[in-house]
Amino acid sequence: MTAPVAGSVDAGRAPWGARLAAAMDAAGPLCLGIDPHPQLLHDWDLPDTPVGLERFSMTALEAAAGEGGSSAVAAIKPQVALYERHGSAGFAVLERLLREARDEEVLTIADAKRGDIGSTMAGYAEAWLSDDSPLAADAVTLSPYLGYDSLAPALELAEATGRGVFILALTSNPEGASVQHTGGVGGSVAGSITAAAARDNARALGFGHVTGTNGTTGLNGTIGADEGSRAGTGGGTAIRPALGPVGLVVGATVAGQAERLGLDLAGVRGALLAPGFGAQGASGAGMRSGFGSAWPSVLATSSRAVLRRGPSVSGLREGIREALEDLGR
Ligand SMILES: O=C(O)c1cc(=O)[nH]c(=O)n1[C@@H]1O[C@H](COP(=O)(O)O)[C@@H](O)[C@H]1O
Repeated sequence: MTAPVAGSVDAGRAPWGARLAAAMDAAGPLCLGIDPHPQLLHDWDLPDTPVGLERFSMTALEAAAGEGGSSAVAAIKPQVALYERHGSAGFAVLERLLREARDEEVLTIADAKRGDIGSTMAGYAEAWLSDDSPLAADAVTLSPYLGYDSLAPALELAEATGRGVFILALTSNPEGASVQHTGGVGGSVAGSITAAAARDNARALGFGHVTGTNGTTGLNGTIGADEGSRAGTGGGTAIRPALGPVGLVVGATVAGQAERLGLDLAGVRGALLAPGFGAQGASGAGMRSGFGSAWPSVLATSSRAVLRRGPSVSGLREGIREALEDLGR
């Protein structure tokens, strides 16, 4: 008998963590960021208009969707800001991109970085995570600046619909340290966010959970071979734990600082979205050493470094192949 998937949902879709893990096993630990910067549109000989935006987006999706029915990447991450700057026509292009990615069975992470008081948060949750929304994605990035618990409407809807969230914990930009490395439970805001995500994933996955007095986390379940999957992506013999619906954003450029701040990233049992790979200077080797035992849960994301290889689909696919090689795939 097949055991039910922990945290299974009633939306006819497997939980996000299981879907993402399967995609990472199949394609490797890479997400293609779709960031239609004006400069990139220009470099691709496209106008900085909704027409150019659409051409850019569909070309990037074609590269990501791969050939022969198997995706070239585990997910795509459209940068919402760069659609929003085109107003309603830009949002229409984003809707088409999300819809066509779903048809191509490419997972989508809307990089919207939303966060607000709970009652307003419910609106953002509906926009990005409900089955009926034209902007529905498989996951969305969230900002916890109004307090982790204010994000509850999004976390609840994500879990109920087999979707996920990625909450900013340690961001890739140098300015992030002034907020994230100080204060909070266990000495840093990033530590508070990490502990809260571990708590929520343990509950969603059906594991017991204990929180130490200094805000560090531990799980009173043991990691068994049937609970996660072996990561065949340069993670050596490391086992990827089952992934819950709450992922964290941990910049590839700052992953090494997690240990110094006392963050138990492996104990989060959620995917770790790692921007900063490529254009911001992080390499596969640097990420593997920075993330340490959490490496099997890392989804590296690269936008400009791959997109600069366009406008041809073959050029983009070559960029994807090189990025995966750097990640040990
Ligand atoms: O949430 C994100 O994706 C994100 C968080 C972070 O800490 N740093 C970061 O660069 N990002 C996003 O990741 C993408 C990085 O793009 P490239 O530097 O071109 O690969 C951009 O869309 C950023 O907004």
